[in-house]
Amino acid sequence: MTSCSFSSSSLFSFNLPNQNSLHRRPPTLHRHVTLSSTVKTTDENSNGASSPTVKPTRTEDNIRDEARRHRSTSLNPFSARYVPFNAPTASTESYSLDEIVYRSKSGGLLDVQHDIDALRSRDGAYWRNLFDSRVGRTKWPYGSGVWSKKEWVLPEIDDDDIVSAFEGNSNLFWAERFGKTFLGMNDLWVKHCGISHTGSFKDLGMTVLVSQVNRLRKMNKPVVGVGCASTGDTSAALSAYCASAGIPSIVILPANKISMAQLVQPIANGAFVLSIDTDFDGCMKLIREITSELPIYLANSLNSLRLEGQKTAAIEILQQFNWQVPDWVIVPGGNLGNIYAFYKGFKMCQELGLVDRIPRLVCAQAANANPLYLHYKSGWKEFKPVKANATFASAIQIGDPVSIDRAVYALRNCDGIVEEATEEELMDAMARADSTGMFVCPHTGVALTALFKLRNRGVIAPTDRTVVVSTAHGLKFTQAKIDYHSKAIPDMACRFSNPPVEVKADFGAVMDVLKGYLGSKELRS
Ligand SMILES: Cc1ncc(COP(=O)(O)O)c(C=O)c1O
Ligand SMILES: N[C@@H](CCOP(=O)(O)O)C(=O)O
Repeated sequence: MTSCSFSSSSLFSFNLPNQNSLHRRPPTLHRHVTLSSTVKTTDENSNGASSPTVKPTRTEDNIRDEARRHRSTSLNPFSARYVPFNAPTASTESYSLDEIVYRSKSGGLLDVQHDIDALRSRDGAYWRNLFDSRVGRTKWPYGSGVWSKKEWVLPEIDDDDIVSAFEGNSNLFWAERFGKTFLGMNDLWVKHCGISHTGSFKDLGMTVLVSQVNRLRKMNKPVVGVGCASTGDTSAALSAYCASAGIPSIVILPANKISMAQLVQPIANGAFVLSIDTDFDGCMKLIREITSELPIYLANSLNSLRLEGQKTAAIEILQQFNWQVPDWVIVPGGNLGNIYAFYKGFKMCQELGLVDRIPRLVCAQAANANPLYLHYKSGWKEFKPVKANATFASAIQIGDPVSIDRAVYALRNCDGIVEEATEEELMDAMARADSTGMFVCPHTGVALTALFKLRNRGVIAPTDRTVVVSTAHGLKFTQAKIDYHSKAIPDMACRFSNPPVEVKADFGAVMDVLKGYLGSKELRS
């Protein structure tokens, strides 16, 4: 299977660095020189308003210093706080984002609630123009796809506290050949969230969470480190952002259940890595207990801060379509934070007048780890966690998702659908996508399988504008691809495998093989 083969003993034989020896970011990182002569231009203050400024003849500030110099002195009208998720309107329970709180008084989930009236004081056109004006710049912190929407994410954080790798602004790829060849579709797109700093969509949420931790530590709040349970991608993102800010990170991984590429990421980034003989759900239970006992901040998506960053991928999709709304967005689901994040991003754009409707969402699960699918099929009757079995889509091998309530809310409010993919279906879908020039992860294979099924049933029409969210980079899952293409998977036909042909180092032998290939049916079709 895709699982890593680092045994626990070899894992622990790594000499993990002393957390105190982590280096802080050099103050002049991103140094750049502005050579413009006295050009009159428009510049933004931190509230997003445009004001004319005169650029100095030459500065040697780094982009952080430059942002500091341009800092607005006017009052920031925007704010956000934690409230119980889906609380009755009469509820008065709320918490400052500077508090360390993950659950409501009743033990339910929290949500970040923005002062929607303040945001509404600007119209949809204002927000569209503001967000569009920030794309493709290096201006701190707006060069990030997440922080280019700062007013909707963490409006009150000081730009100086932000820890960012200029994540987001990921490619929305027109899957022309895949759509036409396999699905008869002409308007199929893949949002490549895995083409990112640590290779998955988790960067979008982690920049927000680690930035807030950075702020809390500067406020002397009791946070000695940040911890997560992970199937690989969350730990990779957490450890990278923490390392960049000099904050200790602690990651809890299910032993032998994540890919080697994912495992090496937190190790390389200096995290304190615990490999535990359990599954992800077991790790999640442990980290919740640990973070309630020790001053370690919880970085999983149970923490609603993460979703504020992840929702920007939805806003980006609208922006990339010039603020036109696709018909369908298909998202692979595991712990189920992301499906809600997409819903929230689309819904905010509708509520604030950037668009007039939202797409229908599809959440796609591996059949081996399908608690949401079973819940959907039962007509949303009582939810039952499952024991998740091994799947090539190893990052979604989750049986007891923490964001189940968020996911159900999102899907019910957008006329959403849940689909599932068997191991063979998801691997075939991944291989077919790759054969058209992509290099997707098995989780994207799950989402593509959902698309195949919904097209075959006529639910998604050939002309529907459809976006499949690709959640991680295929390079993190090369072992799964190797197993498939070498037909090394028991009980799987691997119909689209393309194994290398072994030939002697002999001109005649190579020519024979090449002539056979050039005359083959596949090449002529
Ligand atoms: C690559 C990948 N795809 C999809 C998911 C599912 O996202 P979520 O847990 O938010 O449902 C995860 C993590 O769970 C992931 O790492
Ligand atoms: N796939 C995730 C699982 C944990 O999800 P999270 O969004 O709650 O952190 C991972 O990569 O660890």
